[in-house]
Amino acid sequence: MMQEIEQLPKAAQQLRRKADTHKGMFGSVAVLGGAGGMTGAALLAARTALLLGAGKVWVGLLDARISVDFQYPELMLCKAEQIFSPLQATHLLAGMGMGTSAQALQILGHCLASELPLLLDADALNLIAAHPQLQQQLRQRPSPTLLTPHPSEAARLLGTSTAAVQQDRPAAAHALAERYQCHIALKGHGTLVMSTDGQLSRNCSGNAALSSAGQGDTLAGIIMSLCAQGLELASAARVGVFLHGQAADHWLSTHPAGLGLSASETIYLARNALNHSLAQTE
Ligand SMILES: NC(=O)C1=CN([C@@H]2O[C@H](COP(=O)(O)OP(=O)(O)OC[C@H]3O[C@@H](n4cnc5c(N)ncnc54)[C@H](OP(=O)(O)O)[C@@H]3O)[C@@H](O)[C@H]2O)[C@@H](O)CC1
Ligand SMILES: Nc1ncnc2c1ncn2[C@@H]1O[C@H](COP(=O)(O)OP(=O)(O)O)[C@@H](O)[C@H]1O
Repeated sequence: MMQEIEQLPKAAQQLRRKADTHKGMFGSVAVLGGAGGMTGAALLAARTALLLGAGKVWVGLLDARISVDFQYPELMLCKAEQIFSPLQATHLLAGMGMGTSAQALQILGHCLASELPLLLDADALNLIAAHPQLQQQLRQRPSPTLLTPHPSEAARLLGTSTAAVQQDRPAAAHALAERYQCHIALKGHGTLVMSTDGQLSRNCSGNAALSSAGQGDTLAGIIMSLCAQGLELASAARVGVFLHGQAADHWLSTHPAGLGLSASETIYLARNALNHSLAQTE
């Protein structure tokens, strides 16, 4: 049976903060990605993780020519390899703008070998689709893993066409979860979340304003930020997908035709939506 998610899932209440806290209680997220020409994708995910409340955020870049994000100097930038020596993060997300080079393959191998909760998106998914040994490593991970494919990435992972995925999205989400033994968020209008316990949900928030570059990077950052703050990974996926869509729905109140929402602006709208939702239920 499929659950329709029409409001912020109750699990989000766990994000409310007590008075006596410190940053170490809200997780340390490491983003792996950002090869030449696509460092923006990794920075978008990292900025989102920070602004949605994660305690600390590292960005391990494959193209390490930049060492600071001047708009968000709170982010700690380094070479991708340095994230693993020593590993200080508590949560990993990988693939945004990572490319499919030998270096990307090696970094993805480190991610899969780690025992941390892991979100894989974009090129990490393309690498997995192309390398059977990574598929084996993925299936054998003892810790939670979430794959967040858009329909074309899902098609690559299943060895089928985008049209076939779109024709029966629940079947595709189910097949992905079975094949890779992971939680799945199959993106696109009405994003489906299939968790390894067999629960399938369809998200009802969001609209065509999200059809712009980088919106998947912000979604990945939201989800891992929520997970780092204590939500179980599948819950973080359901809450995160809803918030991401809600951000775009709020955009329509000032931009009724839904044009021109940048991924950077989605971050602020999602942050507002989360804060207001948690405050309203106090
Ligand atoms: N600022 C940066 O640095 C950014 C960097 N980025 C990085 O770029 C890299 C390549 O990623 P990518 O997703 O652009 O390419 P790719 O996997 O070939 O897929 C594109 C094709 O998929 C399809 N498709 C997508 N959604 C669909 C849907 N809902 N429903 C149906 N089909 C859908 C659609 O196919 P079409 O319909 O055109 O046949 C579309 O043309 C990756 O590393 C990423 O992180 C980006 O994050 C952007 C910001
Ligand atoms: N028409 C739409 N309705 C609802 N959500 C959408 C729509 N178009 C795009 N999205 C959402 O925007 C995000 C796009 O992610 P993705 O395709 O990975 O983009 P990118 O790789 O550029 O970051 C996904 O979360 C997707 O569900």
